[in-house]
Amino acid sequence: MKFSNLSANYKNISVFHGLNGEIKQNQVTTLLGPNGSGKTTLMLILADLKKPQIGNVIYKEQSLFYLAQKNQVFDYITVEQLLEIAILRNKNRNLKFEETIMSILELKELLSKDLNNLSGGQQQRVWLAYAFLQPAKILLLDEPLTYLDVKYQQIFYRLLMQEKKRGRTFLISLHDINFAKRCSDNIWYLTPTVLVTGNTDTLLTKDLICRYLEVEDYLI
Ligand SMILES: Nc1ncnc2c1ncn2[C@@H]1O[C@H](COP(=O)(O)OP(=O)(O)OP(=O)(O)O)[C@@H](O)[C@H]1O
Repeated sequence: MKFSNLSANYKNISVFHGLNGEIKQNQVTTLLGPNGSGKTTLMLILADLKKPQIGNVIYKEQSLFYLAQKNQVFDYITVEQLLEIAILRNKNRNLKFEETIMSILELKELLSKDLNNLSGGQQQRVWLAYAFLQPAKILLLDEPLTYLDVKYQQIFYRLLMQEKKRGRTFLISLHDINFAKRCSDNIWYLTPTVLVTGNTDTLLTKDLICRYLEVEDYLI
């Protein structure tokens, strides 16, 4: 999946322009950038949920799912009911896979609970399961570590690697550079005028982290 010359505005205020890039198949790409730099906006455009001002995205025939940074359901819904929505989108159910996701994310004891009454981290585990259970080859996950404690961050890492091995492609946005270093094949730094792309070893250097994430010093 490739995109070229992407520009995004909100009410005539530019977020970024002239971005080019490619989501490489069967790899993990991590999008980094300061707060407000436009990571969510770029993901929304790639997921076809927002129109770019200029530019285009070329989709290959691959299904895509976008998991937002903040997810909310206003009505009563149990965890099981929510996950069923994802599961039933699959033409062929894979019971073993469903079982694996539920057990790795330790959701079984939460299935009958109202999603809205769960803690932030519990809700995030449910939403991650919701994403992994979708019949999508490409997953765009916007700040997937939000609310997760150290244990579940590690579990998320394991799931990410497992799903990559099963042939899935990931674009994730993160603020945790150490996690990015561990999980990513590629890094994207988002700036208002250019998307700096490359492999993780080349791009996650102290100098580039300082330049693109606007910090004075960083120990990596
Ligand atoms: N619906 C909207 N209407 C107007 N402005 C918006 C809207 N959504 C985002 N913006 C603005 O666009 C810019 C980019 O926002 P975006 O959420 O894409 O950034 P981000 O990199 O994902 O930020 P963060 O790291 O804080 O999640 C910000 O200045 C934000 O205020």
